[in-house]
Amino acid sequence: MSGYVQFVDTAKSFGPVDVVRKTDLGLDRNSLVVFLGPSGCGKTTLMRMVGGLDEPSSGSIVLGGEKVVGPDRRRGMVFQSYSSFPWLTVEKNIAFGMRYRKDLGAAEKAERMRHYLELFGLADFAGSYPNRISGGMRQRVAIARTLAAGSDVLLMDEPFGALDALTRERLQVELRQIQIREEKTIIFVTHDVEEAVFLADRIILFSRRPASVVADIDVAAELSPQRPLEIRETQKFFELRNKILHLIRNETGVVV
Ligand SMILES: Nc1ncnc2c1ncn2[C@@H]1O[C@H](COP(=O)(O)OP(=O)(O)OP(=O)(O)O)[C@@H](O)[C@H]1O
Repeated sequence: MSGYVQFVDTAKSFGPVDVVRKTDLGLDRNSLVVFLGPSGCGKTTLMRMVGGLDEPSSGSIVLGGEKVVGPDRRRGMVFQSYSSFPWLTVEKNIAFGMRYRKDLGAAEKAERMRHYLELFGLADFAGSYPNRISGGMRQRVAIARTLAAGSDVLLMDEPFGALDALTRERLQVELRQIQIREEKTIIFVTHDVEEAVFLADRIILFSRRPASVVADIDVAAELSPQRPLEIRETQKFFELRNKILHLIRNETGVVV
């Protein structure tokens, strides 16, 4: 097995409850991989193990050839909510991400700040507090902070789950563009099939708990890396979506 992120015989249980069955999986660098699966199947647990926040009960996680033993800034996590710090302005939130970057001087930090404020359309809101900006903007702040920290792996746990449909769509387009532009490795958890197909280079479909891989779908073989919104109306998109819905019904026993 090869890959930038590797699950090596990784399994997890909490006491008597098996949450993740022995998993072997290699994920490529600079790709966006979606973990799709029924609610409560163990997706968050898989992500937390990559983030170093939970330890596998057996096996290991390897990142860039090194075993993961705890959290560090190379892996940044973005959650559904509470992802930006409410007591800090937008600018300070992003600066917070860089506080341990001893390798960057003040001028470089200022340049990175400018870059990410621009990239995420936040320049006019640099001095605003999170409760004064929209939910979509708050999630942009959280992603910007993680990127400014220098994370090259982004672990995103239903980051758009609490957003309205239009904002969610816009952030999906932006995330895809940012992934290509900034060359990041992203693991994105969702149970929304359309979101999965739109974003993914590859979809790993998990069973009900204890999570095990039931399908590995190469979306990049079907859809180009650039994903304009209109791609959702193409026949290829529909076919992929239907194929996955079918797999979910047949392989996971979940009615969607
Ligand atoms: N720290 C813990 N202690 C005990 N059980 C836990 C712990 N963390 C998770 N679990 C259990 O593990 C199972 C999987 O949880 P997890 O959050 O990984 O699932 P998920 O697929 O991300 O769910 P959802 O899609 O609903 O967010 C659940 O049954 C949960 O109750």
